Amino acid sequence: DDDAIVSRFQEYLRIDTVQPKPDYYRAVDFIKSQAKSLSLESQTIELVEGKPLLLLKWVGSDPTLPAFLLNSHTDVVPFEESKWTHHPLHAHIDHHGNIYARGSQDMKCVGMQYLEAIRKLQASGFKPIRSVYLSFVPDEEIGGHDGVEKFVESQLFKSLNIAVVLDEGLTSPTESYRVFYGERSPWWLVIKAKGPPGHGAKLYDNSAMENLLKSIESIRRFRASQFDLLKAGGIGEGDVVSVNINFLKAGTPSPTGFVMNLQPSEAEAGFDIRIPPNFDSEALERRLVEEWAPAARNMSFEFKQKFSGKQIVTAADDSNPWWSLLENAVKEAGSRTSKPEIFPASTDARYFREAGLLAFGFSPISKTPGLLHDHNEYLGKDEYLKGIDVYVSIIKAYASYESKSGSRDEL
Ligand code: MET
Ligand SMILES: [Zn+2]
Ligand SMILES: [Zn+2]
Repeated sequence: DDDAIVSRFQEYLRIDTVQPKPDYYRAVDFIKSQAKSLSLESQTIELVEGKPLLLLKWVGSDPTLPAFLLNSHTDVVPFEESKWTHHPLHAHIDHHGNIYARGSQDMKCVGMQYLEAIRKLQASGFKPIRSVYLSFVPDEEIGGHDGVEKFVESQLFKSLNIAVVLDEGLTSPTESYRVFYGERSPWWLVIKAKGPPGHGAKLYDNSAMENLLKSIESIRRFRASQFDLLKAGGIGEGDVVSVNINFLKAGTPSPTGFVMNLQPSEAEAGFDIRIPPNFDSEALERRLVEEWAPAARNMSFEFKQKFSGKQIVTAADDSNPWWSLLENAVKEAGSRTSKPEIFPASTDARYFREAGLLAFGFSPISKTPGLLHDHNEYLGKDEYLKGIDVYVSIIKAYASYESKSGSRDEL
């Protein structure tokens, strides 16, 4: 019943899988126990020590058909506990039925909804024709390098014969669900400036701070130009480049703060940049070298993350049977999808797409503000339960689809 379903979700949310020290083994043990109660095949794959990836399988009756994969990551981003109204690991339900927890939207909800949908399908006597895989993967929030990036390269993955993947999406403030057919590439960029130190009262050129600020001004002009395109309307947030300064570091620390009369010899800034699939990222990189971090101005740069794989998008129209099946399945569950979009952030789906699979980003969360990575992330329990029924409909449609075609090469 619904209470038990919600309790299981809360139990998963209470497992501390917060980066940078996620307790992956507890999460895997918990999901494994769920899988056992559903008689799913299960294997734990440890491609990197300490980073288990759990792979489950609901075996279909026709092993010659390509399978589909329901992916979710088990890790969550950190939080500022004092800024939350309820502790982010307590999964408290308030009197509106909202469940507050880190991961309630991103994306422990989806992982558990897959399993609950399978539970319902089994209870109804449904038997899949096509096999259903579920992966519970580590490290998505820190780039997926020891998670899906290595998983898709493994022989095991290649042997699974998967045609299409469902991965995370975003909440929708309206009635209709958002669906994503591609995503922006992440660049986590640090630029550093050096310059001669000097008396705080002296005016001179080429100080580290002045050098860094020149770059920041130029980057901010570019940011504004992209933001203007978005504000002009007609396009989505994933269709322009986003640039945000997320840290600034400079100055000489003192016991009371920072030394005020000393111009620092080093200064740096960190940017989270996201680049849409159709954008000329090589031109942007030239701009970085020439304008944003020119060696001539004593500047250097370093990428903390950079996806340099091919930016592939999945067809989201009638040419792709998986798209039509998804759209119709959501309709049959009594809901709607809005126009497919480019995911503005980044997900593990980029690795699946690069490996030649089709992939959609989808989290069945409507009428809810987007609080991924934010304070007071929550999900209403009715919305969570409704999402399970949406997955019942989707899994049923995908697992019953009998055509042998439907891989990307055939589209
Ligand atoms: C840079 S890897 C992506 C991590 C996370 N999903 C984000 O979009 O920020
Ligand atoms: Zn996520
Ligand atoms: Zn996230």
